[in-house]
Amino acid sequence: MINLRGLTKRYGDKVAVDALTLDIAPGSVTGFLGPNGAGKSTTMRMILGLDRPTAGQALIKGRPYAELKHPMREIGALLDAKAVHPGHTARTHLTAMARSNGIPVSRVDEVIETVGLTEVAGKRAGTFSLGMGQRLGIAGALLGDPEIVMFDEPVNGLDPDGVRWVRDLMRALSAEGRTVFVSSHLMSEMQHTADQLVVIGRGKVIADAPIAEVIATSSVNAVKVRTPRAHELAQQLAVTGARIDRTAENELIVTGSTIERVGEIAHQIGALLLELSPRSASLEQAYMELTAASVEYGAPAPPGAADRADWSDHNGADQRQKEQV
Ligand SMILES: Nc1ncnc2c1ncn2[C@@H]1O[C@H](COP(=O)(O)OP(=O)(O)OP(=O)(O)O)[C@@H](O)[C@H]1O
Repeated sequence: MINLRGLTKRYGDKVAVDALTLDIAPGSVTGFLGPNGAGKSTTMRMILGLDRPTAGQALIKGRPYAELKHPMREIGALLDAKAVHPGHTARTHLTAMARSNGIPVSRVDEVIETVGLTEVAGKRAGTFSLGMGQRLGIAGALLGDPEIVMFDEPVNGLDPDGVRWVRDLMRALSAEGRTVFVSSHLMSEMQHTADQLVVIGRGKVIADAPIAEVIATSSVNAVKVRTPRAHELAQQLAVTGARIDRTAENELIVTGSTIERVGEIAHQIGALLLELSPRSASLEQAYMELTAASVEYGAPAPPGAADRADWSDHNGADQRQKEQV
């Protein structure tokens, strides 16, 4: 468990982290999202005692990092995969870490195997690819067999196999009851990996909820309806202020309404319903809406971007060409 209590960091006039109060629970993967400069890395650095909070506290199992007797056995972190001396081999690097933290050296080969670096354990880290470097960083985080792991952008620069491996590892660690706290820019990746999401913008919490709840807040959640009387139903729905896309002869996608309301209006006009189903927005859409006001360095959205829906329907059907009613 990680608890943040009014955690604040100021750099001069700039408030990088603004009174964050959060509980990051064990047994789940918590995704930490936010635009560039939102304060994610600064928050993680304060949790690890690398930055001193201006106000508030970051607690690991009830204590600040500096008060932990064996910090690496409580919390393991990957913040910067390049923070390894290039002359060290994977094995000598991890052995030095184990020795200076009172961790049995026998753990070194175990974690090397866990992260799939056994064949290159004797090679110098300076010769490692980005992906191998990330794996070595993760091995370091796991060395103390900690209950809490924290990764800052762990899939940065990884190929699809590497991305999948990190995802499976995080899922496995949380299934063992550990606390997994991970920052990422990749919404689609978080949609597959995280159970819980914390979204911050300009240092403040914008959302802190299960992933399904965050997606449900999106205004672009829609209703799909198939009926032979699609044209007539569309006209009736338009009167109620709903927005309708006619995606096929018999098919409508309705936003700005509810599934109950669409069903009720179909009933009123006596339309036979062949399908009435919810279509959720993607996490990416929900995220873009949530953070629109807190993007520091964004370019203006292209015209019509807000209307373009990245629909994920319940049959996994591909997005189809939409024909405006
Ligand atoms: N040492 C520092 N001195 C001054 N300002 C800083 C310092 N470190 C961070 N900041 C500022 O604090 C804010 C938060 O930065 P931080 O790196 O925590 O954001 P982030 O969410 O991790 O961003 P990114 O996704 O780009 O890594 C930014 O505006 C940044 O410029």
